[in-house]
Amino acid sequence: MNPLLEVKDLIVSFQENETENKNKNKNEDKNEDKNETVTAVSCLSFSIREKETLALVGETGCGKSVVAHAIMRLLPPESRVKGAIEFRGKNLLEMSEKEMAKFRGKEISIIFQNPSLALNPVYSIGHQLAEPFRIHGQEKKKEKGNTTLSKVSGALKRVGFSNPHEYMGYYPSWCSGGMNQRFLIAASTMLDPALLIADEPSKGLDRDRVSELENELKNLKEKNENALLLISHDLGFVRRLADRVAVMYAGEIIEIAGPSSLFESPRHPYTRGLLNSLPENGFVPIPGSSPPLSNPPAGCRFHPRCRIKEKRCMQEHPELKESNGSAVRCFLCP
Ligand SMILES: Nc1ncnc2c1ncn2[C@@H]1O[C@H](COP(=O)(O)OP(=O)(O)OP(=O)(O)O)[C@@H](O)[C@H]1O
Ligand code: NI
Repeated sequence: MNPLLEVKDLIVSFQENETENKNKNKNEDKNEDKNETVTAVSCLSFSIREKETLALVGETGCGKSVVAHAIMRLLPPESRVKGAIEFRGKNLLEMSEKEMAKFRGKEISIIFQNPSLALNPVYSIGHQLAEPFRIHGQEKKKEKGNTTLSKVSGALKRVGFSNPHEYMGYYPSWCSGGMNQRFLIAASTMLDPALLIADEPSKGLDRDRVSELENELKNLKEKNENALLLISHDLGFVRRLADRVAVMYAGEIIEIAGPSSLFESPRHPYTRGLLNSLPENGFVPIPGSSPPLSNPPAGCRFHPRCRIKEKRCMQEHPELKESNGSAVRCFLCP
């Protein structure tokens, strides 16, 4: 079966300007280059099948949100993007802004990290939930109002609001973070996109809300049969929801595997380190920190923190090697 989304050799870099650099390096090396290129994502390739949930995990700053924003074509103008992002065989990176606007929300949709920033405080929930219909002009004139209303109310019911008409008149500031999160999920899934991207959907929610969210995402998947790109720090959440997990380190994928093999028998030393740093595994942190993306180390990017490294790891850059549906970027992994 052809993949729904195929990311091929994606490279995203940012040119950091002089003033930003000066501020950043104020207390550091003053002689550093004035213009730095930060390569947030390096030669990244992965695919998502129809209806599949692929999770993207890795430490903060490894490039997860940049990947999500590249797929949505929402990166800032100072970014440079290379490679291809094919959705049903069509390269999103080659589409005009007008064509892309037709895709957003309808074919591919995103739930942003921060619900209070993603919702507009001056419009009611009902108005904002009807937005996708207005943008995509899906309403036939005759049936306009009513159909939209019933679709909005259906979407609210789906995310657990039993009396949706009441909530349509609410404003975001009247609601809790958890409620706003559910409104956003309803808005993002209103047009039944084939691919839903959820960037840290559980961030900032308490434990009850996280399990509610987990159920909602599960339900959505079952009902709508959409594919999901799930970005999360919450590995428990990932383990329960994902069909496959891709682990990123310093802008690269270093391991891809099914959740049971990844969590039970991780292969890459970084994946093992990530799992050992979980509270239930004894909170053992990985020594050191991620390398600067403006100047990553030669050889394997993880070698400065790796306990099993050999000479070769410091000199050669390992490829992501695939076998039996999983893949690992390491010379020494089993
Ligand atoms: N507009 C930008 N200009 C310059 N650098 C950027 C820009 N956006 C992202 N970056 C850099 O790209 C790198 C990856 O950022 P990204 O937000 O994708 O990380 P992340 O994996 O999503 O982290 P987190 O888990 O904290 O959300 C970071 O080093 C960040 O500084
Ligand atoms: Ni992020």
